[in-house]
Amino acid sequence: MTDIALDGLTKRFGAVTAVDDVSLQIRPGAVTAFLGPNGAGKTTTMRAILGLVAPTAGRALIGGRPYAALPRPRREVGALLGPDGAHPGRTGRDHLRVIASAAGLDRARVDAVLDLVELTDAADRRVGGYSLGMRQRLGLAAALLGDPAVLIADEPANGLDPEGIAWLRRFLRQAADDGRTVLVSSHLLAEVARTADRIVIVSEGRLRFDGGLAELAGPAGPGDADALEAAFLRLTVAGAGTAGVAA
Ligand SMILES: Nc1ncnc2c1ncn2[C@@H]1O[C@H](COP(=O)(O)OP(=O)(O)OP(=O)(O)O)[C@@H](O)[C@H]1O
Repeated sequence: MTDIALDGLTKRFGAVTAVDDVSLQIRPGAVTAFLGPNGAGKTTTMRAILGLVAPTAGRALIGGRPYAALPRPRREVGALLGPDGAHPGRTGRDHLRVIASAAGLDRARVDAVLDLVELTDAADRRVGGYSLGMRQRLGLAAALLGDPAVLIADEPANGLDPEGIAWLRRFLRQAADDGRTVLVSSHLLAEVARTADRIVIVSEGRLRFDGGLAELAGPAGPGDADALEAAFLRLTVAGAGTAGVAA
């Protein structure tokens, strides 16, 4: 079981503090929705977890180690950071085979992950003909090639139609039920929050809320979409306090 721990994580780009002293633990076997408006610091936090951004202060650890110290990173962490860079002239299957062989992973995993993301029927078609939703699924397949304990996805719902978003929610749920630590970002509460076990909200680099959907909605209850949206907006407008941090 591999958790993610942020300990006073801070990242400044010149005068901009993208991530400001964020501490939290992201647990295995659960979907954690990482929410916040554009520019809140979600991508920077995820890149810091993946060792792509050096923290100005604090630490981001996976299973107690920084990414760079993981002995078998692809088997421990899979990430989807944006639309994948698959060559349009390559088939989905070949794209995954290239990654598997470069990473020294078992080629049998290619068929397994194609199945997981329901792309088996399209596996021998060129990626150039894939829809955006299919490309996102191919990216998720690539992330899962190493059968990692941790899955990180940055705005995977971007550009997906409602059917694609429903599929994504089921997929993330299954990944968590399989025991993985799932961290998924979005700037829209409705996209992923309802299937998330835990909600983390950031704004202007600061942690604004860390808790369950029921706590976020308050007395109105998690079924009240307007109450949830109002709470989300209250926590993410400029100058919001940290009173909502529940854990
Ligand atoms: N490489 C960089 N150089 C300078 N500023 C950066 C860099 N990366 C991010 N920032 C700034 O840090 C802040 C946080 O950006 P970040 O991309 O982490 O936010 P986000 O929550 O992922 O937003 P979005 O949903 O728009 O991707 C923004 O003000 C952004 O302009």
